[in-house]
Amino acid sequence: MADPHLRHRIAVRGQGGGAVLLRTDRRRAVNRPGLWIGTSFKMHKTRAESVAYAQRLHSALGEGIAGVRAFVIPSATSLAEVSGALAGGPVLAGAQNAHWADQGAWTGEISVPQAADAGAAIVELGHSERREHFAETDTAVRRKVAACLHHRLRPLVCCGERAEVFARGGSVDHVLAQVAAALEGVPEGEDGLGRVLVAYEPVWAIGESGRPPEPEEIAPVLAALDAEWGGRVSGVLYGGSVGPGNAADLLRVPGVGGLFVGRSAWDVTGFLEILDRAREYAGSTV
Ligand SMILES: O=C(CO)COP(=O)(O)O
Repeated sequence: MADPHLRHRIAVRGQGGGAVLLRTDRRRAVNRPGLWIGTSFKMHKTRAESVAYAQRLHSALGEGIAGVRAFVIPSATSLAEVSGALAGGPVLAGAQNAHWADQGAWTGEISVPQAADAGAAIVELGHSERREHFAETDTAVRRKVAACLHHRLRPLVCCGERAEVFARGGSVDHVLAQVAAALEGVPEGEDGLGRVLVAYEPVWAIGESGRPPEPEEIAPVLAALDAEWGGRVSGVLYGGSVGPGNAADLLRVPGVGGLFVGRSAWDVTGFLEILDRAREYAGSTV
């Protein structure tokens, strides 16, 4: 959660006479209270499997890990039971999508109030799989962000460029445009941008057909996201082929405030290993 005491904003008079905001000490400012480390199950796991995972995670983490905030995003069918199994512990539950309308004739969708009712604290939005296969647009993501904030849930806005954009050197512009569109009109502060998570997930790095990135390949986008949003949102995460072996290196990329993991975290042992890498990293940077 964004800490207003760490966010030093100084209003000064601009040369044109208008007030401008200078953000100082914004690097890691709001990320410092904790690294966000989470997983989405995508369309995997039965209810029984999801609950067993949540129970193991809940008991393994006890009171939690200093410097780390963990979350699990199961399928909608398992959300209520997973959030029940995680209740009272340090791990948050989330939904993989939610509609912008509170209710209505939207067959097949779930609303933000329904996700909240099922125990979601986070709603993932704009994942590249939803953009590609379900025609989720920047406009839809923006409306969903507004709905999440209205209901005081935390939107996790995914962004990322396809391989051809990366190959022609267009990653930074593409990702900044996606995030600017998603967050257009969101006010600064605790109930606005301070509640938002951004996950940079280059499409070429995601899933079985993706490849793990070299830290220097993702560094320019993360630096740009950090410069534009780092001190204003709750965290900027990296996702795409994260595993126990590369988690520490990816956390060291400047601007990274957490990790969003798929395959490597679907076995709870893998997620615990990644959380351990995050614990070590958080401990080394205190
Ligand atoms: O899409 C992702 C998380 O949402 C990342 O998936 P992988 O970690 O399996 O590449």
